[in-house]
Amino acid sequence: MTLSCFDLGEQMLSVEAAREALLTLVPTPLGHERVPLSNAYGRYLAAPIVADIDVPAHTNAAMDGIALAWRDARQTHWPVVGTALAGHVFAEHVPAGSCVRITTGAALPKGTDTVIMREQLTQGFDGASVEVTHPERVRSGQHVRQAGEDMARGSIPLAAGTRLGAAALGLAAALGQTDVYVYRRPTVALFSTGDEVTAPGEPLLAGGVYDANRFTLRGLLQQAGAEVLDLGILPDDREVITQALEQAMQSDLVLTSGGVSMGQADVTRQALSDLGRLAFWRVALRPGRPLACGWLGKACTPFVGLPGNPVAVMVTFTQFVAPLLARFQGQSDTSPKRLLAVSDEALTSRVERTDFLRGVYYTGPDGRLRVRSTGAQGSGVLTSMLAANCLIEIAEARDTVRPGEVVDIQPLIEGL
Ligand SMILES: Nc1nc2c(c(=O)[nH]1)N[C@H]1C(S)=C(S)[C@@H](COP(=O)(O)OP(=O)(O)OC[C@H]3O[C@@H](n4cnc5c(N)ncnc54)[C@H](O)[C@@H]3O)O[C@H]1N2
Ligand code: MOO
Repeated sequence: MTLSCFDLGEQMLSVEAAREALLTLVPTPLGHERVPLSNAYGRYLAAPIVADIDVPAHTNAAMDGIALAWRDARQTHWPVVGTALAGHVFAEHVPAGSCVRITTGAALPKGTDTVIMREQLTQGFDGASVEVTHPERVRSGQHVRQAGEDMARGSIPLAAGTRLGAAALGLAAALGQTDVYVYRRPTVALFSTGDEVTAPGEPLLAGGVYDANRFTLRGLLQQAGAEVLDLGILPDDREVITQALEQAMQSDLVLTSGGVSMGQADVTRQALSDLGRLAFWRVALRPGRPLACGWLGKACTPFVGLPGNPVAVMVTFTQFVAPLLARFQGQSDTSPKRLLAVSDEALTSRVERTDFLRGVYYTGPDGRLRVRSTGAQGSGVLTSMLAANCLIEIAEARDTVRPGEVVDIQPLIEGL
């Protein structure tokens, strides 16, 4: 049985338990909508796409040359009875032992079954017959693309839930689709909290810090297919926060950073509790131990409060928020994708805590994946995220990784 947010009290949670409990905040995917294929990049299919034609639609030539009606493997001279061009069907039947000139993509005329490239013909291509240089090398049926060999009519090349990347868009277009059913994009209300947090462009307050988190989160949210409602920076003021939350909870998810650790959270905590139900957790991970979760308003809008430290924000987003956004968009497998890599160096952690170090993975001289850390790992050191192409995940059961030992990595999306 999966526990909900509120069954977990003050205990220290494992990353996996926290991830599972958070997913209960999104019991079903969002509704779906029909969008033009030209606007569908990055969206998730809400219904499968069934092939109602064969692709290719016609058996056709894969090379420019001749298409012949195969008779005898030893035949060297082939009479030419016409020309088949792409987009122009050659309607006549080609008698056995003769051929037509053909271009790549042209439908194979009736009677023909084999294509020979123009480069392998010795005599004038435009004459009444052609000569094949090496007839013994010709295989019956070569250089022919069969109707339906890519997608057969009636098959389901794109299942519901597929992300429409470049290949999937091309595939839907190849089937003649103009519109697709996709899950609605989740709208996410976002704000930073803290009296010290200053908007870029404003003079930096004494003891202040510029608001990095709203910008890392905007990027991460866009990457995950969400639409962002940016509510700016909220001071530690119960009334202001309550007002903002009333607006925020019209969204599909409310996401904040800061103000969730001991003693920090009082104002936010009260405002949140006024409007919904919240749990404050300690999760056994570094960075990102404190986390708030729950729901707001009559619609039970999910709420996730990430810790304030900029690296903790990014790490906890990838572990806990990205799965929610994937679930909203119809994904059933929302767990982070992992690879194994050999560590170049000694890495330390603590038993009963999952550490996420920022790492760089690459292919070593022996062809195996290797990984090294990006250096200083403080949870405020945002440059460590910039340098990284993966998170190194040191599982709860381990306290060290020795040089040469294998460790889990979670590749980060390029440009994160
Ligand atoms: N007694 C305890 N103290 C702390 C604990 C704890 O368990 N017990 N946890 C520590 C950990 S771990 C973290 S992470 C932080 C999280 O605290 P909060 O979520 O309350 O975050 P803040 O205190 O508001 O901020 C932490 C840190 O991050 C800076 N910050 C905040 N917002 C932004 C922003 N938008 N852009 C850039 N930087 C931001 C803030 O100035 C602080 O330096 O608590 C520890 N303490
Ligand atoms: O989340 Mo905190 O960043 O572990 O220091």
